[in-house]
Amino acid sequence: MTTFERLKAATPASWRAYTDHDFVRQMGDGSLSQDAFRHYLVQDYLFLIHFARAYALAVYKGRNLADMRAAAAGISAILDVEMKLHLKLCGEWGLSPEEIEAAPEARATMAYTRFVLDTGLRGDLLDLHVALSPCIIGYAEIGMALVNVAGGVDEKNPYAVWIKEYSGTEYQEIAEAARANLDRLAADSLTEARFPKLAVIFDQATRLEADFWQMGLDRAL
Ligand SMILES: Cc1ncc(CN)c(N)n1
Repeated sequence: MTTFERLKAATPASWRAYTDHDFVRQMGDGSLSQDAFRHYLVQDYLFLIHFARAYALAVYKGRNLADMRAAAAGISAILDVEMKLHLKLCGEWGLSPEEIEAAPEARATMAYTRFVLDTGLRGDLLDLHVALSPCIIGYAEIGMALVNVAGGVDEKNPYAVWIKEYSGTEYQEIAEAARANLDRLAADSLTEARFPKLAVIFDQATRLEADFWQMGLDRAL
């Protein structure tokens, strides 16, 4: 079993609450309120900026070139792949970069991003990558699940572009690299005594992901 599968298996209720959230289901069947999706898009832009900072922290915390290259690839995945799609999606949904950058940061965005940064500052590289993993790998699983449930992407679904991005090969490969990186770090520094502490970090990050969806549904700040 991979380290990521072990962490998921240790926190099943939180994982289900995140990946099976109403926001996700409603994107899948196209019934999600468009205002909720717009609110989410704005906050996700702010979120991704802080996540790029967290990967920069992972470069700083690297013990060797392999660690630093894996973290640098994470920065590039956010800035060059995900952000590109994000800005395109925002444009299609009528959101200008000026409007997004002027938006206030929601409490759920602050809570999640600062939790990950704090975990990385206090802990070591494995702690930080465990805190990052529900984000990077979770969206790949959600994207695939939405495609599989519907038996393909329905082009009439207003959220088809989002679903295709996260189920697409480029994002799936980013998630696969994150799974492999977790296993590489775990081989060096995961002991059985340490595993429960990592499961707590994973659970906290996963619950903050569910809160992020809820913030979108509620259009909360
Ligand atoms: C809140 C959140 N979580 C995860 C992802 C996917 N990297 C994202 N864009 N936004």
